[in-house]
Amino acid sequence: MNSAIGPYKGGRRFHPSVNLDILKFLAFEQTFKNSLTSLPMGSGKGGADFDPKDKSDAEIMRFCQAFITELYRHIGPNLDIPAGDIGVGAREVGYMFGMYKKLTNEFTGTFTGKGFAFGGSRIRPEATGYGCVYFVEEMMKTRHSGLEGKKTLISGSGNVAQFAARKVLDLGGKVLTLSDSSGTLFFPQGMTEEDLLHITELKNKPGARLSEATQYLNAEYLESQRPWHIPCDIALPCATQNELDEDNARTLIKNNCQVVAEGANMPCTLAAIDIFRDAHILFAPGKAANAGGVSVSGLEMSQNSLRLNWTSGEVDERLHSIMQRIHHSCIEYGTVDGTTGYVRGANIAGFVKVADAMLAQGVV
Ligand SMILES: NC(=O)C1=CN([C@@H]2O[C@H](COP(=O)(O)OP(=O)(O)OC[C@H]3O[C@@H](n4cnc5c(N)ncnc54)[C@H](OP(=O)(O)O)[C@@H]3O)[C@@H](O)[C@H]2O)C=CC1
Ligand SMILES: O=C(O)CCC(=O)C(=O)O
Repeated sequence: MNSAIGPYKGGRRFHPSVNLDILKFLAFEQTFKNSLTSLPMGSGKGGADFDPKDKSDAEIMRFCQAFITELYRHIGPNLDIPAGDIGVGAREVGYMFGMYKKLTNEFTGTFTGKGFAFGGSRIRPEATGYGCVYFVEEMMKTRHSGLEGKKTLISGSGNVAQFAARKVLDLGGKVLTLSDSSGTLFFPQGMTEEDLLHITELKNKPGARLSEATQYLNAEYLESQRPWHIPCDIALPCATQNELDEDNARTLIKNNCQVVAEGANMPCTLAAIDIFRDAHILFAPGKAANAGGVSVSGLEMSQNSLRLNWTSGEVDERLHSIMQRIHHSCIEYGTVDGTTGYVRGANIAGFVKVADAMLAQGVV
């Protein structure tokens, strides 16, 4: 499938001849913790030092409108495409899209992550979390295993974490934790469907804390702690950058964790990644494991261009096969002497695809 977008971050512009279903070529990570960030497709992350946590809906709307009043000149359906990220979901994208439409008098696919009523794609909210777990499923297959009964630690409780948890439960795994910037909720017996519903309802209220959930959930709240000391089979850091360091990596290995996949962008420090590599843990970097989000954003643009809406089933099927193909590329490029390094595979596959397209187009 040819997409109308460049699939890498850290480049500059729209690149029509590069396929969507490749690995994200992640050159850098968002730099503003606790800020509004958004990622233009085929480009870099942008952000603002505006903390939405203590702001009213009207203040957030006015901020988004002011932001777009300046940014609108530099974005467009064939230029750079902003999307959601930390602190930016359908609400913020809706406000930015509305202002963009007012200023340009155009209804185009300039933003992704839009509401379903005005051009958003089914499964875009789910895509990053689901995609990450589809990737993990493929990793487990290389060890002749699956997610059934596997104890899984998930950090974060936002968009990526919630849908990663949903998919792990669907595939029969046990979700032991979710977390936020104040602490971790630990479900010793594994979270139930009902627990997840309660948490989703709670965390989707602006400013809510996971600590508020302990009264009605069968969980322990671990104040100011991250999840990584809890014994598990699979670890999915899905919150923010640098949330899993070398000590956490050593603890995971000591506790026999087999698979680590980054749902967030760059959540594991470089030192932690080296430790996973030396211990032959299956470790998937975000540029591969969390590429489901940007991929379905690409599918959203395709639907906008076609003036079509695909069903949830159709988008999910495409997402699933994109994640399988990304996994396949990692194996193809990352296997040396029978051992697969997903970091190596993801880097080489992403680089080769972008380099080939650039070379084919000549030095201009
Ligand atoms: N949304 C998407 O489609 C994609 C997201 N990503 C990446 O995934 C990660 C999560 O994004 P997303 O779920 O969309 O964001 P959300 O804003 O929906 O959720 C972020 C979560 O991370 C927690 N968090 C934030 N800062 C910290 C911290 N310092 N320590 C511990 N937890 C923290 C938040 O807790 P609290 O409520 O306390 O703030 C919240 O639970 C980011 O790295 C993002 O770049 C990658 C690909 C696509
Ligand atoms: O939907 C998108 O284009 C961006 C997703 C995202 O935040 C990311 O890939 O880091």
